[in-house]
Amino acid sequence: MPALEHVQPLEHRSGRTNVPGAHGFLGRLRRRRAQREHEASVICFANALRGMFRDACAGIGLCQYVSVAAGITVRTPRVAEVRLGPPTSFTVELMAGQEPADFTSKDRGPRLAHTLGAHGLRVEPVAGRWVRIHLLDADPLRDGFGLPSLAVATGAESVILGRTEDATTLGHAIADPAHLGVQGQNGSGKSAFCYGLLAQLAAAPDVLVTGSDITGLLLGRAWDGTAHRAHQVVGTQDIAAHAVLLEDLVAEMDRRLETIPPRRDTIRPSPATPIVLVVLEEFPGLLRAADALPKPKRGEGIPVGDRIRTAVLRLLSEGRKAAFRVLMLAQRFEATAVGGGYARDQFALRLSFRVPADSLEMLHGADARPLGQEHANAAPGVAYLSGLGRDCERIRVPYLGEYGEYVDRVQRFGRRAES
Ligand SMILES: Nc1ncnc2c1ncn2[C@@H]1O[C@H](COP(=O)(O)OP(=O)(O)OP(=O)(O)O)[C@@H](O)[C@H]1O
Repeated sequence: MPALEHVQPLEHRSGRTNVPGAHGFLGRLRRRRAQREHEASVICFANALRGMFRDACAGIGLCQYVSVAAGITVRTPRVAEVRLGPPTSFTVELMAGQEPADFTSKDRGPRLAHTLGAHGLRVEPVAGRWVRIHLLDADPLRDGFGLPSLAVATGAESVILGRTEDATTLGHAIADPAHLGVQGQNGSGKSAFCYGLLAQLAAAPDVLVTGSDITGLLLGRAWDGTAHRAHQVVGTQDIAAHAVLLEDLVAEMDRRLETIPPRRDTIRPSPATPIVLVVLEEFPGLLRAADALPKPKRGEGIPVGDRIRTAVLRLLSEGRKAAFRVLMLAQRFEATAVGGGYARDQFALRLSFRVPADSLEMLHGADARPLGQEHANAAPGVAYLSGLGRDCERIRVPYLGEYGEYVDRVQRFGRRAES
């Protein structure tokens, strides 16, 4: 007999427990019959599920073909215990050569889930060759989660990036040598994500939040009174000032590279030599504004747009060893819009909020193609992440709240300027 769990305790249909006859002979008889009927229905469900799972595995190629005297027979992974749930789950014995990830791979996972009437699957290793497959009846990223009011004490500590479909919380230490590229359409949640990220970093004595923001919302006023504010340029009044800041950052990077101690190939961040997080909010917009400025006459200087491109490219390609990290935001990471394909290739950590399918592929490669259609309608705060040494995956980023909350947190935690 197949193993069963979660057999429902029985009650009278009316919900009353003190029912006439409930404790007498007839009551006991009724309870036993109801129990048997319930068990029969569970066994029936479990058998139907086994049949569906077997068909689904054969349909998507998670099976082995064995030659027997009567011809070719199909072997599929064995299902043992079925739990009604919700969510319904069952244990499966992997066949030779199979891995747990085979059930959730991009090409097989959705087809297996849909055949079993589920929205998605989660596979949990149990022991030895056994896994438990959970049938999810809704998108596990549907519900948002708030960002706790915390700030890291050093750039070596992980900030919260988001939660995966299997409820793993992903963190990332800004000290890790990776530049971060974030794309998303209007209203997809990329600013809210950055509010959360920067608020978590604002207090660390070995992190300096600097950069350029033509919108003046992510950087600028919110940071007034903090040690970071003097290193931020905002607005569109003086676009050349953005170029000057970025060139100053390159000069600091060069200075650091020249002073790397002997027998070391990277700068060790400290409060005296902090990790410089160069935020480039709406970078394509900055380039467009710079390119629209009157061009200097021949021999009278370099166009502002070119100065910005050159500085950012240098920060991206040489900054990692000098403890410089770039956080670039764009609606779309088209090569021409972000300073060229080489610049785009420098982002080890890439996040895409809701974007058209071709934009997703542009930043994450062909791996992301099967997700393009679905992700083009992603809810705010749901992003596709590549990097951190993991396969590309969907995550939900934490939500810090309204803009006012961001300002309050930066003001509360932000490292103060020395007076
Ligand atoms: N992680 C999240 N969880 C839940 N809701 C979110 C999340 N992020 C954003 N939102 C909602 O989506 C709205 C738009 O987010 P946000 O302003 O960050 O988008 P955006 O991509 O930066 O757009 P824009 O380019 O216009 O600034 C927010 O006001 C908020 O209501």
